[in-house]
Amino acid sequence: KRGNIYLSGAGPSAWHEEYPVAKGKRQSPVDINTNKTKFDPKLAADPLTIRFSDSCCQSIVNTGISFQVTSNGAGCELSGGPLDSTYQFAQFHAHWGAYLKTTGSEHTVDGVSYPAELHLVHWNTKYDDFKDAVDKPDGLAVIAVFFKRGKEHPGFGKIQDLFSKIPAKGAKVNIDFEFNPGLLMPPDSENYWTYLGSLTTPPLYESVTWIVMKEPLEVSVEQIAILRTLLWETPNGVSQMYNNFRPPVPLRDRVIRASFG
Ligand SMILES: NS(=O)(=O)c1cc(F)cc(F)c1
Ligand SMILES: [Zn+2]
Repeated sequence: KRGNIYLSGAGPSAWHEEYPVAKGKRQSPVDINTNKTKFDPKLAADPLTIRFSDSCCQSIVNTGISFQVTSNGAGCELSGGPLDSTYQFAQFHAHWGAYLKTTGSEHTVDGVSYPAELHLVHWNTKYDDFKDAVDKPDGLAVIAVFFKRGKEHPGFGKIQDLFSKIPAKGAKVNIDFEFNPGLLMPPDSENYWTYLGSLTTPPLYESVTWIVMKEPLEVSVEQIAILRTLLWETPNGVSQMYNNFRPPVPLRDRVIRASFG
């Protein structure tokens, strides 16, 4: 019961008991109210530079709360837009909902959820490594990509083909084929929202510059279902992994900026 942060106790609403920062001033995720976002011409003037390489994904692991494709970051860097420094790619994972439910994403847009949300995690190279960066106010930059049901995404399918090899928490396999995470960017990755927030799972460090892509990525309904074939520990034993998302928290005294008008 204890192992599963979403299902032990009251779940996300109880995280503040062990992690008081859960009620902090720059927590994530949030609802993106498009009537209150503010276009920032500076973001358009200094476009985000997202660089990935074919050789940057080493392995995939079952973290017990998601899958995680881990990278040594070689040739995978993020800069520009809201960022004052170069950030290096570390890993990507996702959050998703339950069968026949409309919830699943962490961020919402005008109160609407997507069935799943991908996170591509980068750390600020002004710090020595990810571990040093993870709890600094400018330590991380995470690109969030919404998944929506539509045509199949063969690229993501190649990652999902590995799920059967990582059936339990801690299971890990090498990725021995080329996979460029750039495949997971939506066709138009110019339009995004950005705000200062946090990790969306404990320890909830307020260290993330969020870059939320406006355009979702299409994957098939079967691919959304395959996410739930990953397994995790629950109070009633090992079962399918789903609803591994934190619902939106108050925006407090923040403005979400848009890179588009
Ligand atoms: N879900 S998230 O992207 O905010 C995230 C990223 C990370 F590197 C560690 C975490 F615990 C959580
Ligand atoms: Zn995440």
